Amino acid sequence: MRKISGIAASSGIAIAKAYVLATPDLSYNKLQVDNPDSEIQRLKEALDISKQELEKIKENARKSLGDEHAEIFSAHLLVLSDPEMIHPIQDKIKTENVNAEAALDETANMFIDMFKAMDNEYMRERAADIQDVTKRVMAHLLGVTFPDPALIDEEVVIIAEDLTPSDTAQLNKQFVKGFTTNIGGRTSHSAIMARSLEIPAVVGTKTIISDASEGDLIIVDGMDGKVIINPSEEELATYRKKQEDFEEQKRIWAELKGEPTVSADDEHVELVANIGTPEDVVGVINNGGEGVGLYRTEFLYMGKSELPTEEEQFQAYKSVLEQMCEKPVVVRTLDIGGDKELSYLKLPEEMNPFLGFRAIRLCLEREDIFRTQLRALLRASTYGNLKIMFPMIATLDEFRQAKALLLEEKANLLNEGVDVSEDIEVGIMVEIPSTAVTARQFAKEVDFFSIGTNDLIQYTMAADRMNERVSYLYQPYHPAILNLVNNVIEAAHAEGKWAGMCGEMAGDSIAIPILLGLGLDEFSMSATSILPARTQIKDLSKGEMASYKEQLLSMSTADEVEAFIRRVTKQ
Ligand SMILES: C=C(OP(=O)(O)O)C(=O)O
Ligand SMILES: [Mg+2]
Repeated sequence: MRKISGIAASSGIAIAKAYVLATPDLSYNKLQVDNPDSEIQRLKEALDISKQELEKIKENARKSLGDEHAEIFSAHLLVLSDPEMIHPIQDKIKTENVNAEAALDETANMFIDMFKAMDNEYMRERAADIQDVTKRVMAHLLGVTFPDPALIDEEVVIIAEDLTPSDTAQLNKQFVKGFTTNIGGRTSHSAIMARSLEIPAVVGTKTIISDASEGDLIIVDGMDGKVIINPSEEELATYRKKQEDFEEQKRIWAELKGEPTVSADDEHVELVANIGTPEDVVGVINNGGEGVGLYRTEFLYMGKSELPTEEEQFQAYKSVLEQMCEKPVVVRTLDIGGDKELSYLKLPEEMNPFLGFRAIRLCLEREDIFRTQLRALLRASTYGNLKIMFPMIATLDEFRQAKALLLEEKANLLNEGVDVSEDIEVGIMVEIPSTAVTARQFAKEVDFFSIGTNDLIQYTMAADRMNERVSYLYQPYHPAILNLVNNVIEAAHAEGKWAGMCGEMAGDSIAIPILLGLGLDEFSMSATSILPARTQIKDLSKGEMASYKEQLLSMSTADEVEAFIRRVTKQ
């Protein structure tokens, strides 16, 4: 038995066998062979099995993510059946008497280099397809396992260095009981996805990849951030009990499902949810969410081979609005960049991607992408209570430009005879310190603020939200953060606007009493945090918390703030 610690990323207890998700070692030796025919046969077998796997993955992706997402696998299948690709490999084996691995690798590389050099986006994408599929064929030639999260069909806990958002999007909740990674923090996207999938997760363990092996029995404790490898009988029994207790706790929370969120002194706040896809709305409703405070639209753009069309986006937005039946839905426009890449956009590599060309910066330059999204949103606006917000706003000028494009597209649609709602609120994410500091100036022009603490903390403390080595600096309760948050809320209220928070801090049990006292109007969090937060707020007095405001804002350290809150709220 071995116990390691990491960062608790998504609540619950998972107990299942380890499934290691890592790219295997695909190195090989180039060999001269006496019997090229048997090499050609080996190649054929590796190609056949790869095709069968891809067919299965494609079918799974179609069922869980829709036709568009499945298309990427059709492109991969085409590569494996393309004689222009396969014949040169066979010829190489015959004429040069080399093994299948060398013939595959050298031929594939020749095509990849050729396509990459072309000044044509379509051909560059084909290079990426070839790269992807040859890895799979190579793994079969070498007899090593090539992990496929989409093919998992038994209960497992996934072990990985990190999970990309598209890896996470492929996970089937029925079989993936939990996951644990070497890197990442509570606000890395894999952690956020885990919470929206309601899968227990522990991230940032630093060593799980080397500590655990395929098939080990793993316990993931997503509450305390612990991972146990091959537990003793006693430990297993303890965790089975903890698992049952958690289920019981969930039943108690569920009693407040249909209730509004009201504090002990009768003050109402809104508890809404963060979502990534229209499918997540079910979780929002099941967890008693009073709306959607952040719809991260990036997922519409990821795991595909091209940009989503206006119609495709319109259908997604409409579906969310309709399912939420007139409850507020805040949709954030595309926030790509940083750790969220789009393979088909081919953006140049940057030294500091989190400080680089991303989100609204990219949208204001690539107006074609932005206008398509704005049109889709405006068209969907008549199906519910839509609010639009722009991410990563650093200057008022960016907000004005983005809003001007929105108004232009609205006018275009009205000219085309398309109905558009007349009362769409337009707000911004406050996740850059400059914006938090100058919130007063913004408040005159925006309809609302939503504080994105995941980024606001990393930019204020200069501590990468994904880097566990500097996670000690990632301090939500730091007085610097509290003062910025307070500044934003006061600025909003001074202009009669509302202020929400959609960073992970909004669902944190130490932060909730502070934010309640600062007067935050809307708390947007993972759907699974809503009922525990409603239960907590029911016992808190907003007036009492507000009376601590000045004291909290003038404290010197995050620890001091935390100790104070623990004491006054008996946590
Ligand atoms: C909600 C936020 O956005 P994201 O986590 O998608 O960067 C944030 O930065 O707090
Ligand atoms: Mg952000």
